[in-house]
Amino acid sequence: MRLNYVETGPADAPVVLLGSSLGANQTMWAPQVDVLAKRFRVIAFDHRGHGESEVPEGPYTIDDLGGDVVELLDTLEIEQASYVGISLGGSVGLWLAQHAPERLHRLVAICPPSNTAANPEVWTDRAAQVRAEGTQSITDATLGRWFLPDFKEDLEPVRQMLLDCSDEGYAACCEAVSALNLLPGLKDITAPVLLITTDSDQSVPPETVVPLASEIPGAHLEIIENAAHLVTYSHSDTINPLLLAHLA
Ligand SMILES: O=C(O)CC1=CCC(=O)O1
Repeated sequence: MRLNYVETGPADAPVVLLGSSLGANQTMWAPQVDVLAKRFRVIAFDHRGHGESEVPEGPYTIDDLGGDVVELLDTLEIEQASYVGISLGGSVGLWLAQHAPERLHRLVAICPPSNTAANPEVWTDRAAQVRAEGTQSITDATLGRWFLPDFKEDLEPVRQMLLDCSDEGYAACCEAVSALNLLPGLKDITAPVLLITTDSDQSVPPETVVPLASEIPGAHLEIIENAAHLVTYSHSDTINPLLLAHLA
C-alpha cells in the first residue's frame, strides 16, 4: 500500500507517527507538528483512502489500516516508533499495541472508537450515504460533532479537508469502523498508553473511552473539558503539553 507521509524534525531523533481521524488527512496535525518536531522525527501519514495515499476499493478492515502502518515502518526501516492517533487513527494505535507491540514505543490514543458492535449500522449507513452522495453530504454534521458551537475559528479549511477526501476511501474506512472490536486485546497491551477523551464528544462518547483506562495495564487517562471530538485542533494548547509529557 502506498501511504502518503510528511516528515518534520531531526532525522536522527526518536520517531513519532501521527494517525488522523476518519475523513481527515495529515494536515490536521498542523497544530502539533512544529511543537513535536523540536524533539522528535515526526511522520504524519494519511490512512489508505485518505489524503494523498492510495485508494483501493473497499471495504477496509482495521487489520488493513494497522498493517499499512507496519508496512510504512518497514519501508522507512524504522524498528520502533511512538504513535499518536485520534479517532480512527487512535483505533489504529490500539491495534498496533495489540498486534505489533515490538514496533511500538509509546502510544497516545485520542477519542478512539474501540467497539462498534452495538451499532454497526451507524457506520454502514454512513458508508452507503457517502458512496451515493459524496462527503459533501456529511460535512455539516461532521463539523457539528467535531467542534462545539463556541469554537469560533474559521472551519473552512477543515470543511475543505473533508470535501477533498475520497468518497470511496471515506466509505471503506466507515466499514472498518463498523466492524471494530479492540476490547479483548486491551489487557495484553504492554506499551505505556495515554488515553484522551473529552466531556462533549458525540462521535466517540467519553463513556466508551473512560473504561479502556482500567483495561489497559498502567494506562493514564485525561478528560478534556468543554471540548468535542477533534480536540487536537480545537484545544492544542492543552493537548500538546500532554503529548510531550507522555512521549518524552
Ligand atoms: O464521527 C466522526 O466523524 C468522527 C469519527 C468517529 C470515528 C472516526 O474515526 O471518526
